[in-house]
Amino acid sequence: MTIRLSLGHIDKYDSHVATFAHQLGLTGVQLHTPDLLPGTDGFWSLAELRALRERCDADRLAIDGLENVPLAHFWKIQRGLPGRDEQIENYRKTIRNLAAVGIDLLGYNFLATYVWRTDMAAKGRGGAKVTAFDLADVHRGNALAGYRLTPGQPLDEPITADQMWANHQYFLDAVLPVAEEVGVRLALHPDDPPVNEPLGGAARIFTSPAAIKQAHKQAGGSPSWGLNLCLGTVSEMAGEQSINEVIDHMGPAIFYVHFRDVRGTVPRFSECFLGEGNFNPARVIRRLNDSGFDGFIIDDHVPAMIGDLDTWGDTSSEAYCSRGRAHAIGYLQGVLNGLALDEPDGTRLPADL
Ligand SMILES: O=C(O)[C@@H](O)[C@@H](O)[C@H](O)[C@H](O)CO
Repeated sequence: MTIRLSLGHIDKYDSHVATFAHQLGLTGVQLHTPDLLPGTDGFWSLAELRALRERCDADRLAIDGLENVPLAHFWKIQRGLPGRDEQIENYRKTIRNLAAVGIDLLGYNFLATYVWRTDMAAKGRGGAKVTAFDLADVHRGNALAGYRLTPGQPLDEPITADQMWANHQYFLDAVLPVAEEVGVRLALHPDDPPVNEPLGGAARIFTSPAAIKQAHKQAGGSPSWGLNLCLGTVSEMAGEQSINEVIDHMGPAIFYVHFRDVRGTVPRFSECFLGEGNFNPARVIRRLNDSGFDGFIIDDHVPAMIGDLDTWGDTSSEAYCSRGRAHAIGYLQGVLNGLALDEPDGTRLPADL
């Protein structure tokens, strides 16, 4: 079995990013609430999805998946607010439209106050810029405030863990039948950071291997539900130990992987380069392969090295096509090659062959 690498977490897809992908020898991309899909009608329309698909086809890059519809499509669903049924109906339209253009994977997070960090410019190896989190500093607010998926307004009232579990079950019950009907898979991203304290007034629930197993139960064995295994987030739980537990339980129900790591675990950690964090990348890739995983790996957000514009907050394609990202991709290509897991299966040759 081979494991594919995809250029991932792309916010702004353009010819610069496409060229970067080709120069890295990649044949697929994964986009993250892409600006080419504004979704102004409350769902991703057939027209905008078709245009994106045609754009990537013209660049000879497969669309391996999309992650996170715009916040405006999803926030009432996450929070269980009146109006969520209309958002769910629109989410079903998005699913049908994805299938109509041959995109079969949509990642989602169930974070009512999104991802939190307390420092977006911490010092990593050699002074590289990385993000960090320290629970003791959350009183200062979310350092990721202003990012397009971070809610701009505080919650009207707190949301308990029981409410978040119920909201997630309601969402799955409503959308999985449509996903199964049209052959689209939905992949849950675990809660980053995986702390059991509410952040911004909302409880976090997908914070442990046991909680991920519970989410799997909520999906009722649906073939259209799986995990977006964000290794960084699971590493934040208990390092390689929690990663192993999730891989051993979820195996083929892991649809794709965010391959990043951290140093430390909750309540205090900082992001880092691959190979210097909590887990051994080669051991984890070998375990993924042996578990029956046959999805793809993306690089997610990465440290900003000397000369790079930023690590996450700047979503321009210039900031995205960074030294830090090239390092991550090159590192993963080397590990896959060393494990003899990179033999192209011949179905997707690089564009210049
Ligand atoms: O763990 C994280 O924070 C990252 O992987 C997120 O950027 C993630 O990619 C999404 O935004 C959450 O779906």
